[in-house]
Amino acid sequence: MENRSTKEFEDNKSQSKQAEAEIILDEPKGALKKVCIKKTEHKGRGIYALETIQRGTSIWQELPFSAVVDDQNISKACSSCFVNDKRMFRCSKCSLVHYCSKQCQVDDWQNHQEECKATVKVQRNPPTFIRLASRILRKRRVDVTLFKQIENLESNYSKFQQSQMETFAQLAMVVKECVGKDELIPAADMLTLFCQLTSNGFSVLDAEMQSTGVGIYPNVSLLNHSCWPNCVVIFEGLKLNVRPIRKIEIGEEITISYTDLFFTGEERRKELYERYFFTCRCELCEKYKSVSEVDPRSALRCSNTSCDNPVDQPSSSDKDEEYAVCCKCGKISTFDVAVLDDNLKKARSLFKKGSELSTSEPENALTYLHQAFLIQQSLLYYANHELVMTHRALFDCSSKLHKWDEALQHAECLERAYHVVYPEYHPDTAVQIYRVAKILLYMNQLEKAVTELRYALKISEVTCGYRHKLTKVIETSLKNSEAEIAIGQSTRS
Ligand SMILES: C[S@@+](CC[C@H](N)C(=O)[O-])C[C@H]1O[C@@H](n2cnc3c(N)ncnc32)[C@H](O)[C@@H]1O
Repeated sequence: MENRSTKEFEDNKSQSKQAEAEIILDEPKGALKKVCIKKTEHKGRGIYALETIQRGTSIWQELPFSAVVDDQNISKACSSCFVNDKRMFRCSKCSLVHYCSKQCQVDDWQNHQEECKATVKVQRNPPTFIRLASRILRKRRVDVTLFKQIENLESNYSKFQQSQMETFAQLAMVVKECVGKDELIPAADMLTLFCQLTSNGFSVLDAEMQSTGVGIYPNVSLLNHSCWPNCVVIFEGLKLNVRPIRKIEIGEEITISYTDLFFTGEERRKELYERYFFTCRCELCEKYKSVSEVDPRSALRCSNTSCDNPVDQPSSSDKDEEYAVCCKCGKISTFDVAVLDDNLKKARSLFKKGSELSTSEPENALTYLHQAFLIQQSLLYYANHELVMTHRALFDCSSKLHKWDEALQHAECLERAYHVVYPEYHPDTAVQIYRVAKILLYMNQLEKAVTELRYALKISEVTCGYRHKLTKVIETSLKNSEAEIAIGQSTRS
């Protein structure tokens, strides 16, 4: 079998030789700004600005071709409108899907009718991917012309590994049980459909940017990836909205991120290559190729305890000892490579144990996570991805146990990390600041909470817009807190 990393390297070499032939194609459907589709050798089709676009606007909105609530949220979110903050009732026939109202159930019946029969017939709950593919096939039977939108999606068919194709073939057998005979397509087309869903599926996010499901949005699917994107994707129910997070110049490519921006360069490259089959050459990836730039996501902390600077993680070498010079305080940090490696491994194993217990035994989880945290905190820069994951897990567990002091400590550390790693305006940052504010409110620290809420609101208005649920929730919380402060002041005087 071909060696992946060699292939990746060869791909890179040949890509760098290729001239980026640009072919201008059509205008994309449904865009609200002047943009066009262009095709380049390296990225295929992509979307480019034909006018200057300011942040805080909307570039594109699209409803899904098909979308399903994912397995983790199937009993918590409505299978029709995707809300997840109301009481749900389940479909009495299949007991699988849930709805927030009778109206939503009626609206979804056209989609769910066959799915319902199939679920009862096969007597097991079809997983997310199967439900999505089945819904797409049912829609195809009703309108073959509309299905052209799916056929036009990038499939990367020839790039999938044999083992993945075998998994798709098994999934295709399950789909066969879930759809009618007249909805089936030839086996090869079924495999192509699975490849297309893998390369083009969007996570549908709730108001706090947590995934509730997966959807196919054929027009917006033309957006390519950057690890330093100029746009974000947010959702109002099922409606996808592309919004710029900074000014976009004429001719600039419009990009979104397909991956977690806290991931280290290595983690991002691995995910992007394994799922989307390309090597990213965005400005963030290029920036950290230079030896003088330290990536905060993978950095160690300077060994001068009063200095807060990141220093480079020593690359694996034959030497027993490595050193890094801090560019802020000038201190030379010396690392025993084997000891460092051992400690980080130990922390990873403690983190794993803690994460596994976090739902069933949060108190025990907290003990393991603390131990991981103590090791990592002494070695890693605060925006290092491993430390960020531990902060997240500690925040979740301590919130669950109502240990607000501790939850606040981790939420504040995470907020700091967002400011270092994320673009200035990003909905995830607004959510994180809002989390800090909520804990401050539980702790009755109203003034501090108001400062955080104002900051979260400023970011949310730009990244999500005034009508988005996140903006509304923050706004309401801010108004209530300000009113509470005013009442407190008037009763004191
Ligand atoms: C959702 S599609 C995006 C649209 C796609 N370029 C097309 O022509 O349909 C995802 C695929 O686009 C390509 N792609 C996206 N971002 C890229 C990037 N930054 N560099 C190279 N290829 C990219 C990869 O082939 C990836 O699997």
